[in-house]
Amino acid sequence: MSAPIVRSRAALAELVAGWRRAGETIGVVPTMGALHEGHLSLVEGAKAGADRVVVTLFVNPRQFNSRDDYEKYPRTEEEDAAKLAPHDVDALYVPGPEDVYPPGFATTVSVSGLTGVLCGAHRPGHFDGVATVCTKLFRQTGADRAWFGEKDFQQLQLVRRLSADLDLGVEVVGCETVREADGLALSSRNVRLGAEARRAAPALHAAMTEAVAALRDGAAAGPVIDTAAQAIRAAGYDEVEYLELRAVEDLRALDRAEVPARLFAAAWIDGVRLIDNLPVT
Ligand SMILES: Nc1ncnc2c1ncn2[C@@H]1O[C@H](COP(=O)(O)OP(=O)(O)OP(=O)(O)O)[C@@H](O)[C@H]1O
Ligand SMILES: CC(C)(CO)[C@@H](O)C(=O)[O-]
Ligand code: BAL
Repeated sequence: MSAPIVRSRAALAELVAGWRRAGETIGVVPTMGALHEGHLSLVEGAKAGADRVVVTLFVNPRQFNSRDDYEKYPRTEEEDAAKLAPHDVDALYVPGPEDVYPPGFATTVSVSGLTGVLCGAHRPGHFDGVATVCTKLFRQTGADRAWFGEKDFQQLQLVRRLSADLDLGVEVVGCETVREADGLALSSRNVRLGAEARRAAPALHAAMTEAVAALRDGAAAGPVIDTAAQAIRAAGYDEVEYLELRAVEDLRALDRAEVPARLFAAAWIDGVRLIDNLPVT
C-alpha cells in the first residue's frame, strides 16, 4: 500500500490537530519529490525521531530561478508514494499551489548573510523561495522537528537560522549525504544526465576528496582548489561554477582549514547543475 496522500491544507490541519490532542510529536521531511535513497534516509531519521512523520512533496516555483529548470524538474508522485510505502509514514502532503500561495500572497521570508554566497550568489532569489516555503511547510505541518540533507548544506544552515530567528520552534536535524557506489551524491537531477555524463559525473566527488586530503594536511586553499577545478573540467564538466573552502558556522570564505570547514562545489555537466560538499575539519 502506498503512503496516505493528503492533498489539502485543511485535511492536513485535521490530522495535525488529532496528533496534537494525543500529545504526539510531529516530524517533517520537506522534499520536491523524485524520491531516492537520500530522501529515504531522512525519512528513516524522522521515523526514529518523531511520533508522526509527514513527508511533503511540493515543487516550489518560487525557488527556481530558471523556468526551464522548473519545467524539467522530475515529477513522479505515484512512484514516490510507492517508495514511501515500506517506511510507513503518516502522510505524504502534496499541497496544491493555492494551499501554499493563496491568492494575494505577498510575503517573502529572506535570511541575510548566509544566503549571499555559494548557491545564493549564483541562483538569485533561490533561498528566499526556500525560506518562504519552509516557513509555510513548518507552520502547516505543525512540525517539532525537520530533517534536511547535508548535500544541500547551505540550505540546512539557512533553515536552522530561520527556525531560530522566527521562533518557529522546529529543531532542524542534518543528515549525511547518501552517495552512489562511485561517489556521486544522489540527486533528483541525476536522472537528467546522459550515459557519458553519468560516467564522468563522479569526478566531482573524486577531485573534492583529493582536495580535502590536501587541505587537511594544511595546504593553502587557492592552489588546491585550482588543481581540483582543472581535474573536474578535464573529466568532462563544462563549468565549475564555484569551488570554495568555507567555515561551517557562517559560511565565510577561508584561506586554510583552521576552523570547522567544508569544501563546497557546484558544477555543470550535460546541461545539469550538480552540487556537493565535504567536511574538511
Ligand atoms: N544524496 C542525498 N543525501 C541526503 N539527503 C539528500 C540527498 N539528496 C537530497 N537530499 C535532501 O533531501 C531533501 C529534499 O531535497 P530535494 O527534493 O531537492 O532532492 P534533491 O535530490 O536534492 O534534488 P535536486 O538536487 O535535484 O534539487 C533536502 O533536505 C536535501 O538536502
Ligand atoms: C527544502 C525544499 C523541499 C523546499 O522546497 C527544497 O529546497 C529541497 O527539496 O531541498
Ligand atoms: N535541493 C535543493 C532544491 C533546488 O535545487 O531547488
